[in-house]
Amino acid sequence: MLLAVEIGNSQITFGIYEGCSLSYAAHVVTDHRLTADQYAISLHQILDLYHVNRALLSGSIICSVVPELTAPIAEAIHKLLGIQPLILGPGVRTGLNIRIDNPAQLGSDLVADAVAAIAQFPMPCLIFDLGTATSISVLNQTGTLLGVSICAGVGMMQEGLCSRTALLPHIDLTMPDSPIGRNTVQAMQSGLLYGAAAMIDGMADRLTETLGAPATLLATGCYAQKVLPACKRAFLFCDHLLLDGLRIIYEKNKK
Ligand SMILES: Nc1ncnc2c1ncn2[C@@H]1O[C@H](COP(=O)(O)OP(=O)(O)O)[C@@H](O)[C@H]1O
Ligand SMILES: CC(C)(COP(=O)(O)O)[C@@H](O)C(=O)NCCC(=O)O
Ligand SMILES: [K+]
Repeated sequence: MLLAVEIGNSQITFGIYEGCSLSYAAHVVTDHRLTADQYAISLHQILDLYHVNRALLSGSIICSVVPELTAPIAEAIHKLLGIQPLILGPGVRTGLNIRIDNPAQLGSDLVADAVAAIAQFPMPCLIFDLGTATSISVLNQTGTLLGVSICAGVGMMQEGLCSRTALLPHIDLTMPDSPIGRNTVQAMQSGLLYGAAAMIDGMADRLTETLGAPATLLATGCYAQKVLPACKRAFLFCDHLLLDGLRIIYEKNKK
């Protein structure tokens, strides 16, 4: 069994793979203050919660976009499981051709997303990752990563609206009946959800136009399911694209 770990800016996801299939994915909040011991306790509790036999875990891979947490979480895994996790970064075999100014700068979450997309879907492909940030990765016909577009995530916009205004409240992020809000809550829901949907529809148009070919449209990340119902284009929702990419990369690097 494999432990695949995604350290995102908001959440850390622990995924357990048995062969090619994901058995569990558990989430904890990303907290820069926590120590290796505290993350070891969280992981210990998660493995207990899902009745995972620790002795059967034979490998681990980490993808992190929060550099200060990479070492503490690697240490937590080592303490608990006696496994030295593979850390996705420059030098790790991914098979991905990256054609950007400085490939080492590319977020390793985007590398894992791209590797999974290439293994599972026809190219060219656009990957919309709606997490803390909304990132869009562009893969051409041969699966080369040509570049990325990054903008504020849905949660960031929601926090921004709330914290930078006097009258806008905290709201539940659910789809309003209509994009024309008839009260403050509906107006914010419209702006956040129809707004994000229009952005990703519009970017899908512009990026496929720039590519010069129709592309597979994939969506992942925790806001994808909230936004996709308001989209006009058909996106394929891939819940665990990033974890699948980690599993594939781990296999490629196994001695
Ligand atoms: N089920 C959920 N419903 C609504 N928001 C969520 C849910 N799960 C996570 N979030 C929020 O989504 C944001 C990003 O989550 P995630 O996709 O894990 O991105 P990241 O990889 O950047 O951590 C965070 O603000 C988190 O609090
Ligand atoms: C764009 C991101 C902030 C997305 O992070 P996330 O929303 O998954 O937490 C992350 O991929 C990142 O920090 N990338 C580094 C810059 C780059 O990819 O060019
Ligand atoms: K993202």
